[in-house]
Amino acid sequence: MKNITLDVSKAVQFLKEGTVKNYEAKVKEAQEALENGTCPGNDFLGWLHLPSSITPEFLKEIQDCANTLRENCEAIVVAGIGGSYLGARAVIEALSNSFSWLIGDKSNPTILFAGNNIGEDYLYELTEYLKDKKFGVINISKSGTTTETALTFRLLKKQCEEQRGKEEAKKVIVAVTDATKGAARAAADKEGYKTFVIPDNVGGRFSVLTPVGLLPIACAGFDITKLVEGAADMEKACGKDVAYEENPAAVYAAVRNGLYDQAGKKIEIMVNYQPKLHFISEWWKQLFGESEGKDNKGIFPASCDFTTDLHSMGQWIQQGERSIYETVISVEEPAKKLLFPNDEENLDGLNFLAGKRVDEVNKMAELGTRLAHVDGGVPNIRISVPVLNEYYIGQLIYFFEKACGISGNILGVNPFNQPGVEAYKKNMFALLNKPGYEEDSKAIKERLAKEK
Ligand SMILES: O=P(O)(O)OC[C@H]1O[C@](O)(CO)[C@@H](O)[C@@H]1O
Repeated sequence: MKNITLDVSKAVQFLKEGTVKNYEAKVKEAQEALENGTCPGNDFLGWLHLPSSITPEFLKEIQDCANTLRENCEAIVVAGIGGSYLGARAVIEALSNSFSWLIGDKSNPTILFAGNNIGEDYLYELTEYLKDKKFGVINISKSGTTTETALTFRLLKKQCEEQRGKEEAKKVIVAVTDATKGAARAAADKEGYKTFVIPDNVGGRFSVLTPVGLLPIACAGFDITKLVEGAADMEKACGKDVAYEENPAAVYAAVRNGLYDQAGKKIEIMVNYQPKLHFISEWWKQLFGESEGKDNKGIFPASCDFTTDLHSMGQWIQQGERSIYETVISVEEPAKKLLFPNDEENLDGLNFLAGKRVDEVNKMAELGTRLAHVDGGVPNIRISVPVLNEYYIGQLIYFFEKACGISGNILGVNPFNQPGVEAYKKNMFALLNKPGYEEDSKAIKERLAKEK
């Protein structure tokens, strides 16, 4: 079986000679700190050997639960935000037919995502859509207290119970949450829902290979055994016994830190040439953004879908401020085959493409863009994925997680906390007069009055 591969040749040319080699000691130190559990945030290292520790029995328990939901639901709403949502959506969208919601494939339930915003129209339209549907809910929240998710779950629980009756609703509501704490746990225990525990030592953005991601992915009809197998193989390929320059996570971590430190590259743009990968970038943005963006440091993780965004962001990337580099996820072989037809009239002048696969054009767009952007001063890292399937997506997930752990340690931050996220929550609760926030409410109102 092949592995995903990393090509940094078009990035290291922007670095001083020998930079990757010079990072070896730092990378090894970071990797050892992870492996020995001596790094900052070492109580959140449960993801490190997670893939190889998942048992077939555990996967069966998840699959059995998914089967119950699949048998009893036309639609399944995955309620969660951030790490409790992005991984599942990333994998499901990468593997699904791009038009699945229009095809009306009755063999799989429609998977919907909510609890990731507070848009009134969104929630209204969702509840309207679900009115005549047999639907279930997977309520995912590690803390069990996240407002967006809790608010949505309250709405959906009520609607599900009204539509199916309380007893039937219990069969199709599942909670993935903390073992003991939080509102999601309290509701599950009181109502007797099936639950899965998010391990204490796995942070939200590293949790896609726990039931947080595995249950929704199995509900969508994808093979979670293969996903975990791919991740476990990548765990080996990025293991501590692998030579530094053979370890893709180590090299990626070294190159991105080199670009940041030496070349002033403060922004990494994750690029794909397959629209199905859009949410892989969204997942990756949280992984690296929440892990590294602290202590006034950290590469800003951005993303583009090419060639689409070449027609909107291409100008900036080619000639704007030279603070960016690109990391491209390139899928070697599409799952389907489509040839350009010949056209006798050739009004569009495209007969030179007749008989070629669409992907051949896409690959030339990719190569042409790579050359142009490198010429324009944009370093290019390339990750090749043989095909888009569960196995290789599993590899990709673990590769990024391991690289993130190493990279954050090289940067000198705690990659496993996210204290900065609390600031908006504190203000929101104060503004909404949440009990317990009386002092903050008073202070924020005084401040706003002064600013008027
Ligand atoms: O799973 P929870 O606790 O609802 O958190 C969801 C997301 O919110 C954050 O805690 C930020 O507020 C993320 O780190 C996390 O992935």
